[in-house]
Amino acid sequence: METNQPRGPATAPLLQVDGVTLTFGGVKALSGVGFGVQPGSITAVIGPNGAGKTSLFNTISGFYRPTGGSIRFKGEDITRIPAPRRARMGLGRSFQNIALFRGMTVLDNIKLGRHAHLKANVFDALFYLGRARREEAELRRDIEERIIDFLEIDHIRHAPVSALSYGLQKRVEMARALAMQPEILMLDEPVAGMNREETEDMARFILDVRAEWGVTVLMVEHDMGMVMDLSDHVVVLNFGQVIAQGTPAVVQADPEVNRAYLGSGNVGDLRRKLQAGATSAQGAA
Ligand SMILES: Nc1ncnc2c1ncn2[C@@H]1O[C@H](COP(=O)(O)OP(=O)(O)OP(=O)(O)O)[C@@H](O)[C@H]1O
Repeated sequence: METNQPRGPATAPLLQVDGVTLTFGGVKALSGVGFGVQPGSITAVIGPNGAGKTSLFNTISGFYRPTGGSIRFKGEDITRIPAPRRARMGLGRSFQNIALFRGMTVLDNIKLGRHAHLKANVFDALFYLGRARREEAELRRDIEERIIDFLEIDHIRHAPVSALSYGLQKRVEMARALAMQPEILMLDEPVAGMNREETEDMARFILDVRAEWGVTVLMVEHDMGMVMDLSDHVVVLNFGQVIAQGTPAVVQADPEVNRAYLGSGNVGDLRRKLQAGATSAQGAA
């Protein structure tokens, strides 16, 4: 597996988050969060439960409006731009809890992603499915030959999503996000609930998406082994603040990161995973 590729000199970030704050009533979910996502990188956001990872993802993709700070994408301030327009600009995402239309086939779910790119959002796209059908011929080649082949889901293209294993559903969600032709693919816990084999498959797809499609990846993930293996840059959140960021090696050596996980109550598991990540990173070096 190709890992932690050396990068050239720093270029302008594709995505820049600056001083982002988000409050829900009295709860400060995010507080002065700042980091950049370099083009072509794999960047991971990690942190204990309740650290603010999902809130950050929702703020970047436009589902939440921050109370303060700014988000720039391709140099443009998108802080006040609605979610569907952000998607059309090239911010494609998947969700922590699978958000596929379970009664529809794999192919129709992917088409909705493509349609969302062309029109408005996935829900509008559902409404206009009739029109989407007329665009089918034009879209079919792109969808079938690139995304379905790439994600190795040819054999299930006509299967209803509800009949698929969890791992395959996550893969279909990734296919739908890819159908939006994103410049940044935002993956919310892409391997949550997967077994080892499914996790390794997904890790390979993530690396291939970057290598073959030139897509930049921003992910939230709890699987530390995978995060440390794949990422160029890791951002660590705790209580809504960035407590550390840098390469996997830098983050793993940070005492505050270890303290944050110590306080999470998951320490045994996370320690083991951090060590596993360090071991496999060394093995890959
Ligand atoms: N819609 C909401 N209304 C009120 N509080 C919220 C809302 N969403 C998140 N929060 C609070 O904001 C904080 C950050 O939550 P968030 O879900 O972003 O964390 P997380 O890091 O994604 O957690 P997990 O790893 O468990 O998914 C928590 O204190 C949470 O209770």
